This record gives sequence, C-alpha cells and structure tokens, in this order.
Amino acid sequence: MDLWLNCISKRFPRIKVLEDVTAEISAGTTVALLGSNGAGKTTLLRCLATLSSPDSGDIRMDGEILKRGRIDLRQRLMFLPDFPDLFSHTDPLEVIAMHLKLWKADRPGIEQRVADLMDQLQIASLCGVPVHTFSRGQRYKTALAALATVDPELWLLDEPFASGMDPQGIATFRQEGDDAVKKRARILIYSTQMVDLACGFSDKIAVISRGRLTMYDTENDLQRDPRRLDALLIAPRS
Ligand SMILES: Nc1ncnc2c1ncn2[C@@H]1O[C@H](COP(=O)(O)OP(=O)(O)OP(=O)(O)O)[C@@H](O)[C@H]1O
Repeated sequence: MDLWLNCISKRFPRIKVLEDVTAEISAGTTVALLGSNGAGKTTLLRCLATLSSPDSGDIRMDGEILKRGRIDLRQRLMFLPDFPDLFSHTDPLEVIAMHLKLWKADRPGIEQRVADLMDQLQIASLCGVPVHTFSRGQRYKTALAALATVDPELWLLDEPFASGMDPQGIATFRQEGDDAVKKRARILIYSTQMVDLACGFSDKIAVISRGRLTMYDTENDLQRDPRRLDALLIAPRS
C-alpha cells in the first residue's frame, strides 16, 4: 500500500491543529510521529483512521480517497488509541475473535498465531477474565494482540511506548511491528514523545510543529535541522 496525505488541514473552534500536512509513505515503512503536547499527533492519527475528517485535503490509499464510508479501505487499517476502547464484558479471546470477524481477517493457522501472541504478551492467563477488570497495560496488550492478529496493511498506534505495557509487552510490540513492516511490507505509524525511542525505531521521523509536518529520513537529518528543538517544543497557534 502507498499512502498519500494531500494538504490536510484541520481546525477546532479555538485552534488550527493541522495546516497543509502533506506526505507520501510507501509500503514497508515505519514512521515515528513526534511533536510537543497538543501539537496534533492524535488528531492526525484519528484523521488517518477516519475517526475524524480533515476540513480540507484528503488522504489516499493507493490513490483512493480514504473516508468513513469506505469500509473496504478502513478494513486495511487499524488504530490503537492510547486507551483502547474494548467491550467491557469480553475476554481477550473474544476481543481478538471480534476483530478478526470485523476485519474479515480469519485465516488458516490463526489459532496458533493467537496462542503465540498471547504467550509473548503474557496475557494467556487472562482468558475468561472480562477486560473491564484489566489494568491499563493488560488492556493495551489485549488490543495489541488483536492488531497483530488482524495484521492490517496500515498499523496506527497512539503512544505505544507510554501505553502502560511492561518491557515484555514493549519488546513484543517492537518485534511484531518490525516483522509487519520488514517481512510483510506494512506501514506502521506511531506517535511518541520519546525522541530517542523514535530515532531507534523508525525509517522516517515525522515532526508536527505549528500545524506543519516535516519528514526526516534519518536521525542525522533531524539532528542537523536547527528548527528541531523549536519543532519539538512548540504547540500549535490558536
Ligand atoms: N475534539 C476536540 N475539540 C477541541 N479541541 C481539540 C479536540 N481534539 C483535540 N483538540 C485540540 O487540538 C490540539 C491537538 O490535540 P492532539 O490530541 O492532536 O495533540 P497531541 O499532539 O496528540 O498531544 P499529546 O502529546 O498531549 O497527546 C490540542 O490543542 C487539543 O486541545
């Protein structure tokens, strides 16, 4: 899949959050999305997930405009918010099964894949336990297991490194994300505040500042840009 963001702008009543955001992202790319608090990272991820609509501009998947009504295109992506909203009385296996059904992603051998993921994430013991009793990290791991099982072409995650997951969960996220991008040519876009982590886990670093998005190919490009500190520290203008 190739993804195009064409001049996306989005404003809320008091603030212009995104301004002519333009980018092209190819299959097999991990993008770390950086920006200060309130810069617009979640807003951009929500636009990509079709949970929010840009005021102007469009997002295209392989040339086709991505919007809420295009269920076929939406089935090619999944968004993990920083606090995943899961049906409270379901258990992890039911959560995963529901996602597989909604995304039409059931396939031979999926049971073993689910079992392996639950082992790696150390949530197998939570089978039969309703998610409303889970800790934040357990809830996030359950949603991550659903994402990795469905394995959409576009993975979108809001603050996975601040999700409450323990080191084993973070390591699983990195391994699964890496495999998805490198072995199956997925696109992975995640937001983070942690510049060092972003530099160590990305092919491109995208920085949102004052509504504008700048893409850096490498950590060196980011470090060389004299605007970087400004970009990472300053929130959008009202
Ligand atoms: N539904 C909304 N209504 C009004 N303002 C909103 C809404 N959603 C977001 N905003 C504003 O848009 C700006 C960008 O918010 P967003 O959540 O995208 O930032 P962020 O970069 O993800 O921040 P953080 O790092 O703190 O999570 C903020 O000023 C926020 O208050």
